[in-house]
Amino acid sequence: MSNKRVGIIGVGNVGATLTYTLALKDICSEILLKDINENLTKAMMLDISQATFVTKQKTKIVATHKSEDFFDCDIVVITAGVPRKPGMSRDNLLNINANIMESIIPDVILYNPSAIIIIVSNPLDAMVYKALEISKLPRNRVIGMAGILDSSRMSHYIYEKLNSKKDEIESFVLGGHGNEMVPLINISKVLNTSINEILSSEDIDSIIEDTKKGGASIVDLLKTGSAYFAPANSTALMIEAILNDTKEIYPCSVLLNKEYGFEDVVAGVPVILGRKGVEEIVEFDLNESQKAQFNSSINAIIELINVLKEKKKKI
Ligand SMILES: NC(=O)c1ccc[n+]([C@@H]2O[C@H](COP(=O)([O-])OP(=O)(O)OC[C@H]3O[C@@H](n4cnc5c(N)ncnc54)[C@H](O)[C@@H]3O)[C@@H](O)[C@H]2O)c1
Ligand SMILES: O=C(O)C[C@H](O)C(=O)O
Repeated sequence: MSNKRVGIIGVGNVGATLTYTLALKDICSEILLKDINENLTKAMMLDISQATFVTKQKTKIVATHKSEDFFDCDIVVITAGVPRKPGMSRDNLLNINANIMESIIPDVILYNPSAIIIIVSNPLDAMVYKALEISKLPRNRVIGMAGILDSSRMSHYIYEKLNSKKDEIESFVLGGHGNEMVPLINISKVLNTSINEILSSEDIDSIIEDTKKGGASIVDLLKTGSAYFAPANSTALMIEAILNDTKEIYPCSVLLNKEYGFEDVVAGVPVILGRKGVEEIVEFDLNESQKAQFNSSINAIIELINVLKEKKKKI
């Protein structure tokens, strides 16, 4: 493990779980934590550091409070923000979490000039757009986490139908991290066979519905907030790909510049992740139905981006 530093802003459910997941993987030398709740930051640092003495991981975990102490990270993950509660959509968090982005990002950029920024806060695609606008970083360095999570949810629902081995299932979900996300049925596979060929259309429809509602169904059960284990593990996978320059293809949210026929909008697409962040956007050949679904997903994201633009004009 060489000298690699990951910073996490927001040490609530996702941030703390991500810290623990990363510490167990031992893939960075240091994890810096920051949250407006200083007691929580210190408690998480102590608990997770002590947990990793049990199994002898080396990653150092540091609680910081001042912006200048949160510096020189290779990757900064932003999970700071408000989660939704039952009855809310992710879009209801637009204004509150956009304001939090505005309060955090300038200092992140000032003290972490080379960092790649991973956004987790919701509504995800709009928050990536907001972070790009505030940071003025190139699009390869501001990336949203959602597609890996949504794909893992789809795999879970395929697994429930087929009861095949977990590691035999591969799924791929594109588009925005909202109700209009686009599960790609033809390239979601079990042992290299498309699920189209194995499952009935009723089963496929219910997998699509369950995947789209994957986040909401956990919110409804928890009542106090949203999912965090799968989101944290999905973020850890992105961090691993960047730090270890693996060039894996993962669905991530990124600013489009004519890819898939869209520009000036952020959406989940397959990207090659490596040391420079998003090293390439991969263009899958979508069929007509997938293109139509992708278009409506993009329209839903544009609506949110337009709200952000209007708000900016009024300032
Ligand atoms: N992209 C995804 O797939 C995905 C998945 C899960 C959660 N989320 C989103 O991530 C966010 C966090 O979720 P959570 O479950 O960890 O919530 P949480 O409430 O458990 O944690 C959020 C933390 O952010 C902190 N915070 C708020 N404002 C801050 C600021 N200005 N500076 C520093 N810290 C600040 C809070 O003190 C809190 O500890 C939510 O917006 C949620 O919707 C997204
Ligand atoms: O559902 C949420 O609000 C949180 C997150 O986006 C998720 O999909 O788990």
